[in-house]
Amino acid sequence: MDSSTVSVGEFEFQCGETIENLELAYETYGEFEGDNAVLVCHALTGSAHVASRGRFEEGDQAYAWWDDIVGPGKAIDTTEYFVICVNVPGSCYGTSGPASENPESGEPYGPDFPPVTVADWTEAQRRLLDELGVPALYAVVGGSVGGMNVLEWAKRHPDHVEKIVPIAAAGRLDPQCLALDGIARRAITTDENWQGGHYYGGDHPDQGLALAREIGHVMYFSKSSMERRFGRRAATREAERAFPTDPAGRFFPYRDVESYLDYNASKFVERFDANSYLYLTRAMDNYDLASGFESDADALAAFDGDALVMSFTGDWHFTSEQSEALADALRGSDTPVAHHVVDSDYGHDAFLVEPDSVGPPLADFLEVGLDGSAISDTEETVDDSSDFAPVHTSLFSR
Ligand SMILES: CC(=O)SCCNC(=O)CCNC(=O)[C@H](O)C(C)(C)COP(=O)(O)OP(=O)(O)OC[C@H]1O[C@@H](n2cnc3c(N)ncnc32)[C@H](O)[C@@H]1OP(=O)(O)O
Ligand SMILES: N[C@@H](CCO)C(=O)O
Repeated sequence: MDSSTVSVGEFEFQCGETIENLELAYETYGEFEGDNAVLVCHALTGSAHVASRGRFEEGDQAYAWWDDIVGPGKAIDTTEYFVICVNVPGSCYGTSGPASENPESGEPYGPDFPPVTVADWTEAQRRLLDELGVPALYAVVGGSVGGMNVLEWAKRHPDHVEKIVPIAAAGRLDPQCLALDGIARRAITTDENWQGGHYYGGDHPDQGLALAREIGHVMYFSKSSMERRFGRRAATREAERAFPTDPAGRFFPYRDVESYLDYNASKFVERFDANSYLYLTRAMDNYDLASGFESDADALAAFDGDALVMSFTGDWHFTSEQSEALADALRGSDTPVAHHVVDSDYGHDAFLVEPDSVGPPLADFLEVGLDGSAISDTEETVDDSSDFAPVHTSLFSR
């Protein structure tokens, strides 16, 4: 495994602004053999440490965030593939972003960092591949906004990728999630410590960022998984309460679900930068696959590889219906595609915590393509009346 940071020089963002030197933090696993490069795109708060502990202490959610999927003999087998993961511009795990030093001032960029888009992430990844001497990719794989990153590769560099795997993703975010992301950003920018984004060196807007994360974290569960995990139970542990309580609140229980959200939010603010949360949620919210084209199908028309689209029945952040629309767009552009729906009530983060669901179809697709026995396709099972016929993981034993 190689974990490093490379300077790729001047970089012009899609917004037209430029920085004089883009730093990219990346990790690679395995050996490059000319046609076996697999780019893994991280999600909203991920890092380049897809399968390594990196510099993080035990328990940091951004280290080894997919080590059940990436590794020797695993679905993305690092003895077969040359796996690359890059922290995206605008993030805070080593790649240039708002918390990085602005060479002109010697201070952190803060809100002076150029607005970033998913297209910028894709172009930055292309620049890194050039630095690594990787002309083209065998596959691009990613979940959530990382799946949007995958789609942007098929759109912008159709000749540089053979297989795409957008997981728990969509061509664009729906209005309900746009609304919740907007509320999350307001939580940060109304925090008394936000200082217009120039908070570095002083108190950080931790409460605002914690609130923003709590909103996001609810989006990563389903109703049934929260019912199962928390119910209406009073908290069994006094998590570190990140927020003051109103006096009348003493009369009512502090609930398990509040304790869970408060605890994980308090951990999150230790690892993540508030400005980056603003930048990356805006990149996700702004993303529209069809932008510049008549339709998603048109945007994907130049891609002539194969596609495995994966979704989870309990995911309401990026729904199976949205993935079916994506699969339809790929079918409409004559792309060989399968939409594999997983029966899971976990919710959006299922792609992170259910390797037995994600691994088998992904491994098959990379190894043998769409004929893989672990791959199902709604095209073969959905009819006019029924919902999606999800595939039960019990069918797969590897
Ligand atoms: C693709 C990417 O880029 S991923 C980027 C990084 N990943 C993420 O941010 C994903 C966001 N979600 C998470 O981080 C989650 O922790 C996941 C999805 C990784 C796992 O979630 P869960 O299934 O809830 O994991 P788990 O059951 O371990 O609970 C998480 C923590 O909450 C604690 N916890 C659980 N219930 C409660 C509760 N009622 N009160 C207080 N704390 C609680 C657990 O003890 C655990 O603490 P720890 O992290 O110190 O061990
Ligand atoms: N929960 C993951 C996926 C969010 O879309 C993250 O925080 O990156």
